[in-house]
Amino acid sequence: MTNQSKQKVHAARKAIEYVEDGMVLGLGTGSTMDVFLDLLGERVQAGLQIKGVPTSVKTEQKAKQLGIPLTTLSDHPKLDLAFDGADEIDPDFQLTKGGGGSLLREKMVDVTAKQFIVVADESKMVNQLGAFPLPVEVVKFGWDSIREQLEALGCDAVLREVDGLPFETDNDQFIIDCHFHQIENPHMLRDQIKSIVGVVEVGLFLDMTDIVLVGVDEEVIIYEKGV
Ligand SMILES: O=C(CO)[C@H](O)[C@H](O)COP(=O)(O)O
Repeated sequence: MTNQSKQKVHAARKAIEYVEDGMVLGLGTGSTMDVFLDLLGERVQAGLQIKGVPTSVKTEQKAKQLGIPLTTLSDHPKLDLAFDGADEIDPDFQLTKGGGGSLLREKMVDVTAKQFIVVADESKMVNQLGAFPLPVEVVKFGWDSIREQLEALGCDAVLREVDGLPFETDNDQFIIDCHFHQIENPHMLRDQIKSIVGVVEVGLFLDMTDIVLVGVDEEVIIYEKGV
């Protein structure tokens, strides 16, 4: 197991400690969340009573395989906790997400939680957002015109592809990855991107995070908002 994988396991173990009987949880997407789901599945098999709202089809399928009971945002519009990974975390807890392409459902779920807990390995901590290409989910219609409007904001904007074909999200839309390299003002950029007609969501998760659990070698560093 790589050092990064070990850090993900340590952080996911710590995250499980926040879960209590009766809670309704947002279940994030990605390799860190896969570890978390495995641990949560073990706790459910041992009798823990929780329900989860998945942030992607992949997470939904894995949760079902593990016997984790699922529910929907319609039935539970306010979640107790949401757990999710991140691609970048800055010192103000601002995030970029969407490396796995699930940013729309992730944001919809994560924003409804009383507490949003980010679970990550050390590599995700950055001084400034932007080295990781910023994912933007867009409608298919006129995507190239949207890409050009994104480039006018000062990035190289690239349609995400898998095996030479456009990547399609769980919502049957495209992702454009925006290479800004440095994001000076995340709030302004979010607003500029969201004002482009045809943009569905942007992977800047701002002012949402309450707790960050970072796996660092054999320990986990806990960062809490306002502490
Ligand atoms: O935003 C995401 C998926 O859309 C993931 O949370 C993010 O890409 C981190 O993934 P990993 O835990 O595999 O590093």
